Amino acid sequence: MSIVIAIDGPAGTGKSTVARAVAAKLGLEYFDTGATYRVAALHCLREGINLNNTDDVAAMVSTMNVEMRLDPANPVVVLDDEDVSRLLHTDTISLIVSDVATNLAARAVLGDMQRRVIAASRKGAGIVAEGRDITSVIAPEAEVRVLLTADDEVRVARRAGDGADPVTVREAVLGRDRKDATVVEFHTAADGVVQIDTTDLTIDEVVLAVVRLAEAQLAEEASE
Ligand SMILES: Nc1ncnc2c1ncn2[C@@H]1O[C@H](COP(=O)(O)OP(=O)(O)OP(=O)(O)O)[C@@H](O)[C@H]1O
Ligand SMILES: Nc1ccn([C@H]2C[C@H](O)[C@@H](COP(=O)(O)O)O2)c(=O)n1
Repeated sequence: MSIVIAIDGPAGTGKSTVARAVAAKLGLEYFDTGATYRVAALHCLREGINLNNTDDVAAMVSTMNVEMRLDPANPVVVLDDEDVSRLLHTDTISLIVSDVATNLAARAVLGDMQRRVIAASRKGAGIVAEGRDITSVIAPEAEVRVLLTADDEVRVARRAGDGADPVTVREAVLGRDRKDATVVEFHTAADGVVQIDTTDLTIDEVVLAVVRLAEAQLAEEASE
């Protein structure tokens, strides 16, 4: 019996933090689908591709050589045999990644990759996959589907707490959301998706809420 837990939400709602912790607690793989967009942006940058040229970006994305390692204790993104995980959350990548995420041809390529990763996890215990369109487009069949939300200012403050420049942070959170929301809905829960407003919750409280949803689902399946 495997389980897929899909978690979506705007930037800074805690998706990565919560998804990793839930995966570790339940012995599942962890899949940061945002990292597929980030590594695609890095690859295009390195190859000198103009991110406004949608055809060139899509072609570059469809031939890039990426491996996602899904251990929640140590998730790694490998590009052409190089561990690039630490390069994916720089301001440079955060400020350009939406150019890839709003490229519909690139989304189709990366979406196929994401579906393959999630399908492969079904051979094992399962996976926690987080992003923007996992509950609605990539894995609408997931056993547990959650939308995390939080007030805008709280999300900006969380990111500023990581030590970055305030203007850049605001753009990398709210500005990026505005661009990303032109191609995918991640502010409103689709039918059957459980919304958790994390504004006044601790990380542990959010993790517990998702673990409870998963345990309820596993118990229901076991009793069938
Ligand atoms: N419930 C919470 N309370 C306080 N801080 C939180 C909470 N959830 C997450 N954080 C903190 O907010 C910051 C952003 O969290 P995280 O990276 O998990 O968000 P995200 O939704 O994955 O963002 P992005 O989509 O930009 O990758 C981190 O510093 C994290 O520790
Ligand atoms: N399923 C997804 C995952 C991510 N994105 C976009 C949105 C972000 O701008 C970018 C990086 O995501 P993050 O690492 O900040 O979660 O990728 C998307 O459109 N769909």
